[in-house]
Amino acid sequence: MSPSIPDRFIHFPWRDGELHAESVPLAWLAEEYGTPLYVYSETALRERYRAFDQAFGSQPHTVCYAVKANSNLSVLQALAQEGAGFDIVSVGELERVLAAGGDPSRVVFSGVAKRHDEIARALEAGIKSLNVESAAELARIAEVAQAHGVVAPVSVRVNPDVDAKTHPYISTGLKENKFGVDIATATQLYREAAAHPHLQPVGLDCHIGSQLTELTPFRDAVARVMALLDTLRQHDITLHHLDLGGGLGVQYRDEQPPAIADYVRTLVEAVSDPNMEIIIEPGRAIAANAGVLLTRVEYLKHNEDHHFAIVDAGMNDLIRPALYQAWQDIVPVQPHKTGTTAAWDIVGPVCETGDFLGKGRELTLQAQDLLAVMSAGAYGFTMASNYNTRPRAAEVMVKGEHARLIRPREDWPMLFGSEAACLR
Ligand SMILES: Cc1ncc(COP(=O)(O)O)c(C=O)c1O
Ligand SMILES: N[C@@H](CCCC[NH3+])C(=O)O
Repeated sequence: MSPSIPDRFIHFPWRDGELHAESVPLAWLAEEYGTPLYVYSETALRERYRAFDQAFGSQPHTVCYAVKANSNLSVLQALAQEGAGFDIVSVGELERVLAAGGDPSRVVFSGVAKRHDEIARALEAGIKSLNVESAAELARIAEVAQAHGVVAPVSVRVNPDVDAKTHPYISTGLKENKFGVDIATATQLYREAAAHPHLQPVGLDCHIGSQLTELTPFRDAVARVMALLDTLRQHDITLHHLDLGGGLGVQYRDEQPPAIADYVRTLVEAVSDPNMEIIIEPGRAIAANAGVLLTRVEYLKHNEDHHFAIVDAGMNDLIRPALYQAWQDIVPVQPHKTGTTAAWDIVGPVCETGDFLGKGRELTLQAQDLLAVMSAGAYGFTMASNYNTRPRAAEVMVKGEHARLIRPREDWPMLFGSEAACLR
């Protein structure tokens, strides 16, 4: 009998005793493309996007997918076909969106360190809004816009100083975080922007953190930005949109994040203005449970009372467990009854003690078993590196019974070819 699979993995079903991506056996994909391998479900990505989009009903809105969660061109293309907007944090992400057929007029640009060239390219492409994170940045945007003879659409990112109750590394809306400006500074920046011939204030922006599992911090943040909108109106500054950022959490283990529809309803009610365009920037909630990382057990090893399953994916492929002590489910793709049942530490090949994917997992394992690290569609491949001169994994997209390679595994020329050409 196949193990039961929770609802969130509905597009990674058990069939004939083995785990699939939609209708394609994961074991077949591993044979075909090798491991480690990222596998995404196109149906899952599209469904999650639609759930956000449809939840808004008649409220004007733009769902700007946060590209940093998973920036594969084919992922972006699928979402662009759905009509998504995009939240970017670099010119590289902008170029990806454009290459994937994304609409620049639905792109918002976040990030604390936008360079001159990045601002210039965003203005040239005609994006919807540059989300400004400091007074110095606003001045730079004005300068670049003036030099190019254009008017830059800007929103100020407000740091509402609310506790998002998430891991400290991914909380962004507290006053000790580097993001955004406080509410008093924001008022001043809007007044400067409104008076500048090359700046046009179009929206108000905030983002309080990632992997949020409660609605209260969102409500608190909206209340604070709504108060600021009122103040701005008194200064005759009327804004067209309210960008409430991303951050809706997903279930990795036993978290109980709000449903997408409840989250959106909460925002719409808190804004309470049927004419205001609401922008959201979800990344994880669209992509995380639309992907898995496949890895093969190279060796089993027993030290004292520790059992190690040494696999071919490491922290360079998936850094979340090492960086945030994040827990992601690890499932044998073709479970069997023979093998050693133990509490396994699933560790990678990288020369760091922090190189683990999971610890103390009760599993029955043999060498060469194939494992799926679940919920790996967001902040998996995009945070991968070449540490230990390891090539980054290939990525595959599955839709129904079809699978296609959407990024080949890095080969040695890709890894150091251009660098070798610099040798004397
Ligand atoms: C400005 C901004 N928008 C959107 C996101 C996406 O967050 P999440 O993937 O949690 O939805 C982030 C990441 O935290 C962010 O910094
Ligand atoms: N990379 C983080 C989320 C960062 C959100 C970006 N602001 C994670 O994997 O949980």
